[in-house]
Parts: sequence; C-alpha cells; structure tokens
Amino acid sequence: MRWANMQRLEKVSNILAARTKKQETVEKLKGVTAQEISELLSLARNTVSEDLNKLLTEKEAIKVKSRPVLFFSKQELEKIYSCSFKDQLSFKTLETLVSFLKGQVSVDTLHGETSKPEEFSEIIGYTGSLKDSIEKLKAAVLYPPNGLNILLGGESGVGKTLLAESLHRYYESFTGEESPFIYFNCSEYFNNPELLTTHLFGYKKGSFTGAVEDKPGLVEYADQGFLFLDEVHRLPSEGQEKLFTLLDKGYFSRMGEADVKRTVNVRFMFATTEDFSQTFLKTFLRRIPVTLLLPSVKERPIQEKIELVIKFFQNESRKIKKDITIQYPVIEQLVFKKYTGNVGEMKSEIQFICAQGYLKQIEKQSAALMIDQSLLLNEEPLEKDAKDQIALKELLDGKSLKIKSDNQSAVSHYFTARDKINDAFYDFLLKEFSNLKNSNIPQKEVASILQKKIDQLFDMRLFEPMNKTQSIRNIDENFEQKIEELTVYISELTGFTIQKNLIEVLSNHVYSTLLFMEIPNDDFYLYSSQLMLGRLENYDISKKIVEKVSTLFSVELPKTEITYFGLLLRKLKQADSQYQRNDECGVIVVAHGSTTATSMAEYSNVLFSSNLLKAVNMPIHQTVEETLEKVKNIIKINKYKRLILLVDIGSLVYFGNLISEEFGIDVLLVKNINLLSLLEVSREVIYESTDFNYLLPVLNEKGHLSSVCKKGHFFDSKVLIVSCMTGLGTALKIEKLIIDVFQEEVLQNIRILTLDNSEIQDIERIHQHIRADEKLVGIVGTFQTEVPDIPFIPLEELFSEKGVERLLLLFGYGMSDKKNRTMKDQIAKRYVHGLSLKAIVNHITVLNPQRLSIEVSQIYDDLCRQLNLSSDEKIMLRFLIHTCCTVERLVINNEYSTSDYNVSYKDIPNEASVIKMAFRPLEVSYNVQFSPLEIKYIYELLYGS
Ligand SMILES: Nc1ncnc2c1ncn2[C@@H]1O[C@H](COP(=O)(O)OP(=O)(O)OP(=O)(O)O)[C@@H](O)[C@H]1O
Repeated sequence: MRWANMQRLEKVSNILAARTKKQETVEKLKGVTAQEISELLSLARNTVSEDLNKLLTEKEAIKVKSRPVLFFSKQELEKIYSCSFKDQLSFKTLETLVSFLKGQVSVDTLHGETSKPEEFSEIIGYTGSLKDSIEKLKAAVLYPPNGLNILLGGESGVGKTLLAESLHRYYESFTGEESPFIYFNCSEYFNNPELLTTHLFGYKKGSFTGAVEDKPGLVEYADQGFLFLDEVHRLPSEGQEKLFTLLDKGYFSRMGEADVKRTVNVRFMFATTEDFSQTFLKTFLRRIPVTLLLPSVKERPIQEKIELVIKFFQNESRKIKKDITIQYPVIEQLVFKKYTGNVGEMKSEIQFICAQGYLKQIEKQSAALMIDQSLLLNEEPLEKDAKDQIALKELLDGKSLKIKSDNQSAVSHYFTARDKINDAFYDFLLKEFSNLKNSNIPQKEVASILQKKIDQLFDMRLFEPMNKTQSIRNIDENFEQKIEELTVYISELTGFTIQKNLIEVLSNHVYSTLLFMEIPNDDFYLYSSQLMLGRLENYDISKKIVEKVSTLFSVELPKTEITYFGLLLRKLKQADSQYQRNDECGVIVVAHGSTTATSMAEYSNVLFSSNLLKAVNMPIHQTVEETLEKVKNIIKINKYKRLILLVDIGSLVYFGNLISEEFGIDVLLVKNINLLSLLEVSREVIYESTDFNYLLPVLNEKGHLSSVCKKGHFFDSKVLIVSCMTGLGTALKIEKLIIDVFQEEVLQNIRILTLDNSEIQDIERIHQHIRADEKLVGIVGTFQTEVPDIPFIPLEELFSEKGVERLLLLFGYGMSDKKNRTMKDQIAKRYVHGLSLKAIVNHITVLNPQRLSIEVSQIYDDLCRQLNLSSDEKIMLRFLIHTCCTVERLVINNEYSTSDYNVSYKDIPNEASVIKMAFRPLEVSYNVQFSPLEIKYIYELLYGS
C-alpha cells in the first residue's frame, strides 16, 4: 500500500516536472491543476490534490493559491529562471509569482506571506498569542478524511467567528475547492425550539401545520463544507439529540421522516461564550476532539493590544481615505481600557471615535483626521500594568501614531526598530560588563547580583519576538535544520517538549550568539571566562547542550552560554509542568525512524493543547539498548509513578516489562501505534482518564493492542524461538539439545518455542505465539529474518564455540560475573558432549554411542589432567568424534597396515606413553588396539598441531 502511494507520488511529481519544463516566457507562465493531473493519471482529484500538497510540504512544489490552485515543480522553475525560492513556496496570485521570477520581488519582501497566510491576514495574534491555537485548528480542519470537529470558547467578541471564517478560507485555499460555510446562531430561535430544530435538520411535507413542502435543513446546505453553530449551548434538547446522532453515527433525519437516514459530510465548528464545565457542554466535549479557548483582550500581550488598535484605525483610514493621527494618550486609553465585549468592542469604539473625528474634520475642514482625547468616550478606569506601560512607551517611542490611508503596511512596522544584535541576554551582559569593569565589587558578589538580574530579565523578555535582521543563511546554510536537531536533542535529553514559542526564543538566541561571536569583543570574552555564575541547577545538562550547539555550528561558545541554557531549561521545566497532570502518569511514544515519534507526539500535543506526550526516536543506527536508556531517562527526570508507553514495532514491545521491573511502576503498553491510534489514545487519556482499569478495555475494544505490565507481577518470562529451514524435525532436535545442555537451572524462566520457518517472517505472526508478559529474546534459525531489533543467531553460530555464550547473554547472564562464567564452562562441556553425541550417532552403527561417548570423554578429561592441558571445546569435540569412530572401525575391522606401526615417538616419549596408558581401558573393554599411528594422531589432535 505504502509502496503504491510512493509510486503514485512519483508519477504526480514527474508530470509536474514535465509540465513545468514546457514554460515559454515568464509572461505566459502556466501551472498545472490537480484536475489536469487526475485526468492524465485516471486518479481521483482529491488524491492528486493531497499528493501535490505533500510535494509542497517536501519543498518540491510551488503553489499559487489562485482559483483553481496552480502547481509548479520547484526545481524546474529554479532551473529555467535561475532563481532560488528558499522557503517561499506559496504565492497568492500568479502575478506575484511572475514578479518574483522577474526578480522584482525578493523572497524577503514576500516573507510576510509565508509567516501570515492571506486567510489569516486579518487576525492579530496570528504570529503571537493565537499562533499555537491556529496551528492546532489548521491541523484539525485538514485532518483526514473529514476533518475534526472544533469547539471555540471565549468571551463575547474575542474573535471566534472571525477565526472560523478564516479557517474555512484556509481549507478552501488548501484544497483549491469551494465549499459552503453556513453560519447559524443557536440563540436566534431560542424561544421556539421546534423551529430551531427544523431549521437545522429540515422537515418533511405535512410533518406540522405549515409544512407545505419538504425542506432541507442547514446541515444539508453545509454538506461537503462547514456548519458553524454559534452559541451552541443554546441548542434545545431535541436539537442536541439529533446533533449527537449525526456526530456519532454520521446520519440524521428531517423532522417527520423517522424512517429515513440521511448522510452528510459536514465539518462542524461550534462556538460558545459559556464555561466548558457546564453540563451540556461536558457531554458535548466528549464528541469534539478539538477545543480551544480564545483569550480575552485583557489576556493578550501588550504588543497585540497595540496592534489591534492600530489595525482598526488602519481599517477606518482606508474606508474614509484619509490619514489619521492618533495622539499618544488616546492610544494609551484604548490599549488599557477594560473591554467587556473584547476585540469587537474595541473595534466599534474605534469606529465610533473615527466617525466623530470625521464629523469634526468636516466642520473644521482640516486635511487629516486628528484623534485626540476630546473624542474619547467617557473616561473609564484603565487596567494599567507598569511593565506594559513601559513597553507601550518603548514600542511607540511615546509619540503620536500617524496612519497613512494609502500605505497599509504591516502593523508591526509602526513599532520602533530595535538595535542590531537584539538579544536581551547579550545586550544585558554587555551593559553590565562595562558597568562592572571599573567597580570594585568582589567577584563572588558580582556573580550573584548578575545571576539574579539575568534571571528576572530572562523571565520578562523571554517571550518577546525579535527580528532577525540579517538573513539567517548568511550565518549558516542549514540554520533551521540545525535548530530542529538541537530541539530534538534537548527534548530527548530532558524529556521536556519544547513549546513553539520557546523554540523561537532558542532560535533567536542562537542566531544572535553566532552573530555576536563574529564581532570582536575582547572585553566580553575576558569577562565571560571569569563570570561563571555559580553552579546552576541544571549545570550538567546545560553544558551538554552548549557542547551540542558548539558541534552543530562548529564554534566555541562562551561560558556564559551555560548560564543561558540553564535559565532556558528552568523555563522549559516550568512550561512543561503547566501541562503535567497531577497524577504523575507519563505518556511516552517510541517509534522507529529519526523523527517519527517526535512528529507524532507533536501533532497530538498541538491538537490537544497538551504537553503530555514525550517522544523517543529510534533512528536506524541507534540500538535498542540506547533507545531504552532514553526512555528511562525521561521517566527518571519526570519521576513518573505510572507510564503509558506507546510503541510501534519490533522489540520495543518489551520495554513495558523492563521498565515496570526497573522502576517498580505499572506500565500500560500500547503496541503498533500510528498517528491515528495515537490520537485516539491521547484523547482518551486527556479527556477521560489515565486509570489503566478504564483505559485497558477501552483501548482494546477500539483495536489498539494494549496490555498492562504490573509492578511486582513481573514474570521475567523469556522466549527463544528455534526454527529451521529443513523443517520442524530439526528444530525440535535443536530444542532438545538446548534443554539437555542448559538444563532447568538456566531455563526456568525461558520458554523455547519451535516454529515453522514461515511463522517467523514477520513480527505479527511471531506475536501471535507470545504472551504479553513474555519477552522474545532471540531467534535461532537458518536464515536471517526481516524482523527488526530481535537478535538472530544463525545455526552455524549456535554450533560454534560462541554459541553458548551468545545464548546465555540473551537469557540475561552477563559474562562479567564470575559465577556466570563458571556456569558457561560447565554448559559448554555438556554442549560439546551433546553435540558430539549427535554427530556420533550419525556415524556409529554397531556400538552404543551413549556409553562410548561417555567413556571417551572420560579419557579426554584424564588426558588433559595428566598432560596439563586446558580443556578446549573444539578439540574435545574432534577428539570425541574421532575416537568413537576409530573404536567402531576397529571393532568392525581390526586390521592394520604395516605403515601404521612405522611411527617413531622419539620427539614425544612422555606424551605418547600417557596417551597409550589412557587408552588402555578402552582397548580392553572393546578388545581393540590403537596403533602407534593412531596414538601420534591423537597427540597432534590434542596439541592442535
Ligand atoms: N484577533 C483579531 N484580529 C483582528 N480582528 C479581530 C480579532 N478578533 C476579533 N476581531 C474583530 O472583532 C469583532 C468581533 O469578533 P467575532 O465576531 O469574531 O467575535 P466572537 O467571539 O465570535 O463574538 P460573539 O461571541 O459575540 O459572537 C469582529 O469584527 C472581528 O473582525
């Protein structure tokens, strides 16, 4: 299936490239639509559309968000027009793309487009306080196959409707298709519940007086699109019931037609100003995977409040086609006013002020609109915060704002530019260094003063966005990629998921540090080496991170960076603990691949506004042990009392038992995890309960293979699979040999499972034979299997000297322990004996192989003792087989040639007589005679010559 998808994607990509190549001139630029490709490949348009967007995410395609949406091959366009798109992959119109290709518009100018797509251009806070929320909503809207339903909460006027409309536009632009957006306010027919229900779900002719014809409801009008139900808490119980059936089962019926089930494909968005804890909303919430509470004006950061004010004045200025000047005290009033109606109220107030100003201006006939305090509505108490007041002054320089009607540049352009390095940490350190340089405060005190100051400053300015003034790529080609690697490294090291805004802070800081290091500043280095700000809480981890940054960017960072990362870690910990559930149940996702686990966890965390999921990746070269170590680290740092462990394939499924045993905690193990099952599990965990008694049956019922590894009930049961190409018969013989040789003492917790070769070719089949409390330690077989992470011992290795040791290691007996080594020697002896017996059985026909081999091995032991030789398994094996076969040959045919006696013992008189003597009892009991040539041969065999 996956392979088929890849082939399809390749085909789509090839057509895109071929069609892009055919461009004539830039003026006649022609893109390809999903429709055209779908016709060429006879595929569904939706599928092609999905593939094209995938190529866009993989930075292989360029998208023009016109109607219909056009696509180009990025590589081909770059080749034809010798340009580089960098990260600018989407264009609003074909004209912007043409201008870009003609070189009139630079990527930097266009950059605003990527950071704030057109659909959200109206929303202040898109790159700030609403950033994460909107990302989450975007993911929900596009979530395959039919999106996830959304509930928006927040006081009146916070922007719920605006957001819903923007999401709809975003969806249309992404899919390139028009889709209906139906708005309905449930409080409209509040006094007439029946009317409301019929309005929503339609009715059948004759179902009530006045129903003169069949009428579809809004849900039908919204089919293949969105239905936005505002004030949903006002929905009467009848409507609720119908709505729940539609949400749960996907069908509904119009009023008066109980026997008809109608299906529609509607993406619901709900909004409410009520508290989510209200009864109706609680039952409702269970059905809505994505909920979001929008912040009130009061909760917004100061910069956004100012942006809102500017934005609404810009709107007015555009409408009345006049420049507007707003005096600073007016801005202050508007920014700090208490708004019960939030952004909506702020907007209307500004409209009102402008209307009044406009009137005055007509009277006075002045050219521009001047907004002064006289225009303000009655003065109300303001919500001023000293820090915000300073920020406002700093951001606007304490001056009036001049808004031009013909220049609607981005709101942030009104803010005073910052200086060039722009990193609070280094700005501060530099200033302090110069201050302290000539002071005579003792070093130790300086350190502690600085520590405190930095700490406060870090908290205060951490979340402020900074402008990267120089192109990042001048600093490092792969800057973003490296920051991503650094983020994964920090997450894995600490187990903290780093929130997007903190990644931005981290990225800004690294960026300015790198810039900073390019500026020669002897003073700074001098002080930085002296200024080790005490031993920090997270010193060791911080140091590791600094080393990682140094390696990633091939620089030697100043020591102060350890302090910086120490502070950042503390912040991460704080941010993380906000999301931590108090029952101390951790959730860790472990998956094969270098970023699979991280991206799945991130997706789920964004969607559920949580930070609950931690991720451990298992790149191809990372061993199972290293992976387990990372998981253990996270458990240690977070001090989990219980753990939900989500794993994909391979031996990761054994982590459950291992962790349960080592930490003495209960572990709920969910196997075969993928993004979809992960989302389902996260939803249960977040909205319902982390109680394993609840989760286990629910998850299993939903088809997610789960089991609980209970603390204290650790069975330590291990399974060794034996399988042989030549058939089950041989496998059974090998099993018997292992049981004979390793014996009960070693095998008490080990089950040996003989399986047909076909049964061991994939992990699914294997798992059917293994219980949840068992651990598969390895497979002995003829051919290497495709099963990942499970040790495989080829048969030839099992028969070699190393075989015993390998098996013992798999059974958990380390060779550093002397007791285990002695045990290994004993087993090895029995092993050789057992093996030789098998070999001997094949050769000996007349004599009793069992008895003979015991006698011969006795002789071997005697010889070793008398000749002072250390026992060697390989030699012993050869000795046994050779001697037994010789005895049998002599018994059957006791004849010698003269050459057998023509042998001299001159060089080995002692050894020869010891060997002869040792063989004496054998000669007697079988009535045979070993010739001098035989004795010489045995000597050579024993001495390995
Ligand atoms: N983040 C924002 N950026 C710019 N304008 C905004 C923002 N949020 C809200 N607005 C504007 O404020 C007004 C009120 O917003 P909206 O109607 O979306 O709020 P609401 O939460 O749906 O309110 P209600 O609950 O009263 O229906 C609208 O004109 C909207 O354009």
